[in-house]
Amino acid sequence: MLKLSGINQFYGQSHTLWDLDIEIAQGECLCLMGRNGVGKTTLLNVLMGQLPIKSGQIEFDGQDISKFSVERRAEIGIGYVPQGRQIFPLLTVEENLKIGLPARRDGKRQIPDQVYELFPVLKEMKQRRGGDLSGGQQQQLAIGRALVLDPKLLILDEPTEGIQPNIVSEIGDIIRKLNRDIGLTVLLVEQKLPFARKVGDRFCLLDRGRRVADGLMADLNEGLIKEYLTV
Ligand SMILES: Nc1ncnc2c1ncn2[C@@H]1O[C@H](COP(=O)(O)OP(=O)(O)OP(=O)(O)O)[C@@H](O)[C@H]1O
Repeated sequence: MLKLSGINQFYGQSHTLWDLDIEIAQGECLCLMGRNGVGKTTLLNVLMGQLPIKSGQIEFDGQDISKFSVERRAEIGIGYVPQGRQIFPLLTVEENLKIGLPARRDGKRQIPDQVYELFPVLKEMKQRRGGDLSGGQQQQLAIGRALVLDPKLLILDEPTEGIQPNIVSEIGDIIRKLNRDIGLTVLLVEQKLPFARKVGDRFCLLDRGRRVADGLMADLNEGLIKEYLTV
């Protein structure tokens, strides 16, 4: 479904992503992992069209989307839950959710019931300001906002960062449900190993902007963890 080939990216003179080849099959959940600063968020920004690439190709559903705008990538079915959630604190929960609607392919302009079914707290707090929600509720809102556009691929950047353990587990259950029951393909950046193991089918490890290992989550062994993940 998604295929990155030979991606190179620079911040000015600084070569940050090196010849990256990464593939995600329809229906799977891939965890992109690696220590701080290895280029995970940069890669997601490249995927979303928020950063230009120097060379390489991004293919989505058999189409080269490397030159597509941010808006066009949302329209073709890539949903993004950014690091830090980036919800609008002064807008209500409902207004935050509605922001995704114009990008829907089917022209529907109503928040799908599914979003409120997955996150009942968002329904209860529909009229509250985004900024009044707890961290966990804001994360649910950020995921809900990405789902509003009915994506085929959901990309999440560290969805558990700064969130209470009981909510982390709830968010894990929801990502699993979206992936395994609803069939959404998921690309997840995650540092927490138990969470990655719970939701991921496969892992891809980055180190200094390069892909250094990948495989089934069950094969993420102590040697790899020590070499590329432990700080
Ligand atoms: N806007 C920017 N301008 C210049 N360099 C940047 C910029 N953003 C990130 N970098 C650098 O690019 C490298 C990769 O950063 P990136 O944020 O992608 O890593 P990461 O793996 O997502 O780390 P983290 O887990 O801390 O978010 C780092 O060396 C970082 O300092």
